[in-house]
Amino acid sequence: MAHLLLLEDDTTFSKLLSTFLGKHGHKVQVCSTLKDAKTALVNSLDEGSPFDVLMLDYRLPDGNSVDFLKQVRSDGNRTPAFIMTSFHDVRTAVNAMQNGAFDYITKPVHPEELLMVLGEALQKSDTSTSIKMASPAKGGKKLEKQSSDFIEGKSKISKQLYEYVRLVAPTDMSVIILGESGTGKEHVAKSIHRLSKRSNGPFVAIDCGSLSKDLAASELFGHKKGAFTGALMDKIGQFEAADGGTLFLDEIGNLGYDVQIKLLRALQERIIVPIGSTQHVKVDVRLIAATNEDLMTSASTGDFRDDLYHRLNEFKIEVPPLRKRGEDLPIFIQHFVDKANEELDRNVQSLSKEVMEVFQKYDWPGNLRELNNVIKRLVLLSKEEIATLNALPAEMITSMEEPQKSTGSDLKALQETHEKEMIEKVLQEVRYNKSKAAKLLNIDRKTLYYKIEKYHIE
Ligand SMILES: Nc1ncnc2c1ncn2[C@@H]1O[C@H](COP(=O)(O)OP(=O)(O)OP(=O)(O)O)[C@@H](O)[C@H]1O
Repeated sequence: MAHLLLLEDDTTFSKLLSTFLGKHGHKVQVCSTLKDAKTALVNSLDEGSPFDVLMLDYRLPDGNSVDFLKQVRSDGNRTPAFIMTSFHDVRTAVNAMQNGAFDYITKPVHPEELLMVLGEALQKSDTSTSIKMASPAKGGKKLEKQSSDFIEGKSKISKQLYEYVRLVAPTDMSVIILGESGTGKEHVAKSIHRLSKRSNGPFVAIDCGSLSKDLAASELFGHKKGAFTGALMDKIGQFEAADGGTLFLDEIGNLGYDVQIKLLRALQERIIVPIGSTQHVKVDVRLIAATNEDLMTSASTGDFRDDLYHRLNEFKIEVPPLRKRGEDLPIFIQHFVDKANEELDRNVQSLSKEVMEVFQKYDWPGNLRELNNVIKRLVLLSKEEIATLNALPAEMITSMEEPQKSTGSDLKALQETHEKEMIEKVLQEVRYNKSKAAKLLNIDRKTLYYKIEKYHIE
């Protein structure tokens, strides 16, 4: 049984979800505002019964859950969290991944999909750090031979990407990996490690987006017992854990200024000093950093140290967004379908022509992660061998349609403009409680979600 926090302001929906999850043996606490959720988090810790997973609706009456999650993470809480969002907000949900969300699912939430994502979240005991001993590299072999979970793609841009990976891997250079969320930056970092001389050593990945400002230094460099309140015993930092291997710092732009100074010193002198200690510890670590923001701009505005940026930027690799990987798309689709078939015990052999058309037209703001998620859902909902449009989120299909433009004499467009204004007005009145809005507008919730998406209502 897991202890779950469900943050959802739509009471009908939250009741439905908590009953469903309760039937699956979970204990669910429902909160409808960020304020209540903050209190629930504190109480759960005080009572010694912390939550195992946070399930967060994106829009709440008193704010959005991405800002909430940012705060939770900076308070040092690393409970796995996922965001539930309308398809309309997918881009925002994708950004939530940089603030410590483990995943997102699009509404309307399908029960089986929810259980699947929940199961994955429960397996994540710690979302911020993972230490993996990589298998030894074999010179010249294709990367996917060493890790069947990953493929390289055949487009020109992908070939160039992996050419750079092979080029820099055997050196000991620091690498900065740039790319939008979900493009596969961590995978590229692992590939560099696997093909390096350090491949028998550890690969330690840290998500700097989910480290609290206060604890980031201790997480990286370790601490001595009593160094600060809560430091009950000596702790080894991730730099030491990665000794002899590779340290991957994801979302490095999130590190505070004082930690950046310590990091620079560690890179230059290959020495770290745990918090509260006077002892210098020698470390032999290769650093790979990833970011999806323009660190050079952050460096020029002073948010990111210029000297650290240049120290890290010995080699730069840009991972292309999925929409620019052209002929790779069908290859990735096939790969994710095979993976989902295996994981979910399904037998989807192909996607219908219409589904392929939608996939080709869509711009995939969440990149490979989004493609993987959409395909998992598609496979989960397809009982037949050919997956059809029915198994795609309706909003994904409607998002392809251009919004109607009002021309003044076009009656339909005028009606739609009026309808959009009315929906916006009612949503504001009920502080974005969609159940209440749907009731007042005399439509069902599904239709409301559809119209919010159609009219691009923020
Ligand atoms: N080459 C690949 N082949 C197959 N799957 C991939 C590949 N690259 C990435 N993925 C999948 O895409 C998802 C996102 O990958 P990854 O976490 O590496 O992206 P990221 O750019 O580091 O994301 P973020 O910016 O959110 O940290 C993962 O589910 C991963 O398994």
